[in-house]
Amino acid sequence: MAASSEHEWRDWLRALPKAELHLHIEGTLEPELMFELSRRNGITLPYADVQAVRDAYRFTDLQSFLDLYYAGAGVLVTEQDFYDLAAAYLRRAHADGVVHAEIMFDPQTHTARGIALDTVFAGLARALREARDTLGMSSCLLLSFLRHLSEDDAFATLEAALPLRETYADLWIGIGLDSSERGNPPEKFARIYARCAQLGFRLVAHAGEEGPPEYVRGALDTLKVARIDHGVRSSEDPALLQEIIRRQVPLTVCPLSNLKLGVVHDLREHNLARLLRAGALVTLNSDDPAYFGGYVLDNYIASAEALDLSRDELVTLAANSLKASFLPPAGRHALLDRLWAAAGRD
Ligand SMILES: Nc1ncnc2[nH]cnc12
Ligand SMILES: [Zn+2]
Repeated sequence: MAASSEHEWRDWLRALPKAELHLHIEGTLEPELMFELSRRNGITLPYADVQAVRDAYRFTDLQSFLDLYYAGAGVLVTEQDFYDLAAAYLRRAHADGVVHAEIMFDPQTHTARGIALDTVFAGLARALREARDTLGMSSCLLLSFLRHLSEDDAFATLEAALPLRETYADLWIGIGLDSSERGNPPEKFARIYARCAQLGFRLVAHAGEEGPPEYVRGALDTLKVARIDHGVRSSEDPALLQEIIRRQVPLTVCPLSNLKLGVVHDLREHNLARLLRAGALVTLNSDDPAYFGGYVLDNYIASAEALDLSRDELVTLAANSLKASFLPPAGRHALLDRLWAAAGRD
């Protein structure tokens, strides 16, 4: 592709209004901010400089990443830290054409270090509300439980968070399940998902990233989630995949994450194009962009290049992200209209 048309193509892709639905705010901690916060909070990092942090980001699997990700989050202490983290992400996502973001956060990572839950909520909420007012960008929060911990720990976290629900009612709309997937099946969290459903929360869960298709089945049937985070291993079970397509269960796929964590060894082998072409409601997301070397637009571009996605398919991916969001119907339709206009389809 000639340089100017390459530019034109990227600008076109950037201008498509899109939603980001699979994003861990702790995974947006860039090494520069990690160092700034470590200085601010008097925390010593086991790295000499920013480059040494980046050099450490050579992961072999999910757990090798999670070990660094939880250690990195240790520099987040004050309300201002959580604000700075989220504000930086929202600015960056806005520049990629993200008009709506559904952001996961891991409270147990912070409360285990003695950080008050309200410190986390307050800092994130200030950034999200500011992005709404200054960037015109909507966003919301999904409180994610850590699946390597017990269901009782998740219940204790929920109980501690519920008194804050009213204060953050405009933002905290749902719950998720993340961390080490293998050996921690969805069924371990059946009771807390039932409770959260009763409470009116939207439900999502990671499944079928490293774990088998049975975990996707468990997330759908036992946890009754509305979306599957990742879900790429669903294709190993044809009946499951047919159901996902028939019911249009959204899959929040994260191609660069899958590459960095060895879920796929080459993006050209990623099944997202096959899933999309088979009729699955695939969306593209960045997961933990500071660790995986790319924000949402990078994920679109890398996937398009590796898998020869057409412009129509890229528009479908952006449309899927809006359709799969938890936005109220009127807001979703308004953004879809903006997308059709940007794509020249109005
Ligand atoms: N990709 C991922 N899978 C599971 N847990 C996570 N926490 C942050 N990123 C994650
Ligand atoms: Zn994730």
